[in-house]
Amino acid sequence: MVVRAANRALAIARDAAPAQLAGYMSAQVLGGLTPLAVAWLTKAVVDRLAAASVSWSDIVGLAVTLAAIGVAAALAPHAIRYLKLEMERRVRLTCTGRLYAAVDQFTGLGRFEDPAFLDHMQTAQSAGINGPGEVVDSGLGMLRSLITVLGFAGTLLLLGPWVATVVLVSAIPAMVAEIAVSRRRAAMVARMGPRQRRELFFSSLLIDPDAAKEIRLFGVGRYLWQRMTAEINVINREHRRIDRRELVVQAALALLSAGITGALLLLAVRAAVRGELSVGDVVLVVAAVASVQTALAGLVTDTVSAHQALLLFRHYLTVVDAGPDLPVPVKPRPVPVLRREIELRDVWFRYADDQPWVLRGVNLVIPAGSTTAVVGLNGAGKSTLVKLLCRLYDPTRGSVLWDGIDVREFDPVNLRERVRTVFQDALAYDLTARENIALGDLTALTDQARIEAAARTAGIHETLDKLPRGYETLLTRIFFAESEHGDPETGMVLSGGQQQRLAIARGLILGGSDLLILDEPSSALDAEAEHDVHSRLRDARRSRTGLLISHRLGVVREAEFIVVLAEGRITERGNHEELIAAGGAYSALFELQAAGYRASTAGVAS
Ligand SMILES: Nc1ncnc2c1ncn2[C@@H]1O[C@H](COP(=O)(O)OP(=O)(O)OP(=O)(O)O)[C@@H](O)[C@H]1O
Repeated sequence: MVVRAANRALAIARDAAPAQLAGYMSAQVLGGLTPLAVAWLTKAVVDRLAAASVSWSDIVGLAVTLAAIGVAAALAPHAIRYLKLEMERRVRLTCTGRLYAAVDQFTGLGRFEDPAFLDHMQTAQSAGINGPGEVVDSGLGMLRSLITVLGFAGTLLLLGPWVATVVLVSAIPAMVAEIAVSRRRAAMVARMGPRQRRELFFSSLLIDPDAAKEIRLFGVGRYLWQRMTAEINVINREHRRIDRRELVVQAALALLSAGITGALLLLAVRAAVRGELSVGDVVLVVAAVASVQTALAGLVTDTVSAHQALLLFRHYLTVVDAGPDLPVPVKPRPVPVLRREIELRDVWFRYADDQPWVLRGVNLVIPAGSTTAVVGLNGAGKSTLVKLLCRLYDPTRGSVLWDGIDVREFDPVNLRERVRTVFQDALAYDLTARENIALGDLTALTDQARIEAAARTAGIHETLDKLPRGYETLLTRIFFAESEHGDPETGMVLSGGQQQRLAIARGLILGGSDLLILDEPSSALDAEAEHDVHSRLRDARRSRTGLLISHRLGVVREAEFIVVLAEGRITERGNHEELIAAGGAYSALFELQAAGYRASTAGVAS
C-alpha cells in the first residue's frame, strides 16, 4: 500500500516537473558523494604533509580539488533549494488540478454529506496535495544519506568489521522508534480531522460577511470563537502528547549516537598510537564517523517524513481514485427529448441506512408540457423529491422514469442538460453579474443577447443595467475587480429578492431543457414581484414541463396538477378546484392562507 502510494507520488512528480526532478536528483547524488570525496582528499593531504619530505607540487592538485569541492558544496544548497521549491510548486499545481477534477466527477451529493469522506477531502486538500513533493524530497534525502553511509562503510572497516556493523545497526532502533511515532502522529492527524474541520468552520464563519449580521445581532461571536479555541485546545493537546513522546525518543537516540561516536573516536586514536592507523586514517575515521552519524540521522528523519507524507497522501489517493459516486452505465443512453411524462414509481428514499425514511413509496406522474405543483409542510420531502429528479441521489428503492426509461441509464451530466432547477437557496457568486447568469450555461458567457434575454425573463435586467458597470459589475463586497484594485466602489450587493431573480435568470439561460423545476424560487420576493416573476415564468415554462414547489398556494393554484406531500407520501392530488372541493389538507391550508390575506386586507382598509 505504502509502496503503491510512493510510486504514484513519484509518477506525479515525474509528470509535473521532469527537469526539476532530474536536476534535484543529480544534486542530491552529488551531495551524498561530497563528504566521501572531502574525507578521502583530506586524508591524502594529511598523509602527504605527515611524510618526511613534501613539496608544494606534490599536494597542490589535491588542495585545489578540495577547495573546488568546497565551493561547489557552498553553492549546492541554494541550487537544491531552488529546484526543490520549483518542483514542489509544479507538483502542487498538478495535484490540485487532479484533485478538483476528481471532486468535480462526483455527480451526486452523497459524498459531500458523508463525514468520513469529507475528512478525506479535507486532508487531501490541506496536506495530500503536497504529498508527492514531500515524498520526493524525503526520498532524495534518503538516497543522499544512503550514498554517504554506504560510501563510508568501507572506511569504518578500517577499524574492524564489527565497528562498521555496530554503527550501521545502531540506526535500526532509531528507524523503528521514529516510524512508530510517525504512525501515531498520522493516526492522530486522522482522528483530529473532524475537529480541524470544525475549527475551520468556526474561523470561516467568524469572518464571513453573510454571517456577520446575525453574529452581531445575536451577540454570539464570543460563544463561537470560544468553541473554536476549544477545538484548537484539544488539537494542541494531542499534538503535544506526540511531541513529548518524540522528544523522549529523539533524546535517547541522540545519546546512543553520541556514545557510539565517542567510543569510535577513542578506538581510532588508540589504534593510531599503536601504529595501526596513520594520521590521515584517523582524520578519515573521524570524518567517517561524523558523516555516517549525520547521514543515519538524516536517513531516519527522511524515512519518517516520507512515511508521514505517504500516509497523508493516501487521503488524496482515496479521493482521486474514488470514481463516480452514482453508478453510470458503461454505455449511457442518450437522454431523449421529453415527450410523455416523468414518473416516480414507488420511490422510497432515505439519506443513509441509519436515517429515517424521507420518501415512502411515492407514485407521481409529471405530464410533459404541463405544470405540476407539489405542496406540503416543512420537512415533508419536497426538496428531496427534486434532488431525485435531478439525480443528485438515486432512490433507495423504486425508480424515476423519463418517458419510461430509468434515469439511472443516463449519464447524470446529460440528464442535467435537460433539467433546470432553481432552488430557494441558490448561490450568489462573488463574480460579475454577467458571470452569475452565464454559470447556468457557460456557452453564453460572451453572448450578451442571451444573458440579457434571461435577465429580462427573470425581471432583473433593469436592475443590472443600472449598476455602475452594468453586467460587468462585481456582485460582491469582498473582492476588488482586478483592473480596479483598491477602488472600494467596484462591488455591489444585491438584495435577497434581486439575488433570487438573478438565480432564476441563471436557471433559465440554458436553451433546450425539457423540465424546469422551481423549488421556492420566489420566497424572498414581495407579493407584487412574486406575481410578476411567476407570470414571466409561466411564459418561460410554456414550452417546457414545469415542477413547482411553493408554500404560497396563490401561486400553486394555477398549476394544472397539484399534489400534496405529507410525511413522505402523496396524500392528495388533483387541480385546485378538485382539491378545494375534496376538503382535505390542501383546502384547509388554502383557507388558512386566504383568511390571513382577508384579515390583513380588512386591517389595511379599517
Ligand atoms: N442532506 C440530508 N441529510 C439527511 N437528512 C436530510 C437531508 N436533507 C434533508 N433531510 C431530511 O429530509 C426530510 C425532508 O427534507 P426536505 O428538505 O426534502 O423537506 P421539504 O419538504 O423540502 O421542506 P421545506 O418546506 O422546509 O423546504 C427532513 O426531515 C430533513 O431533515
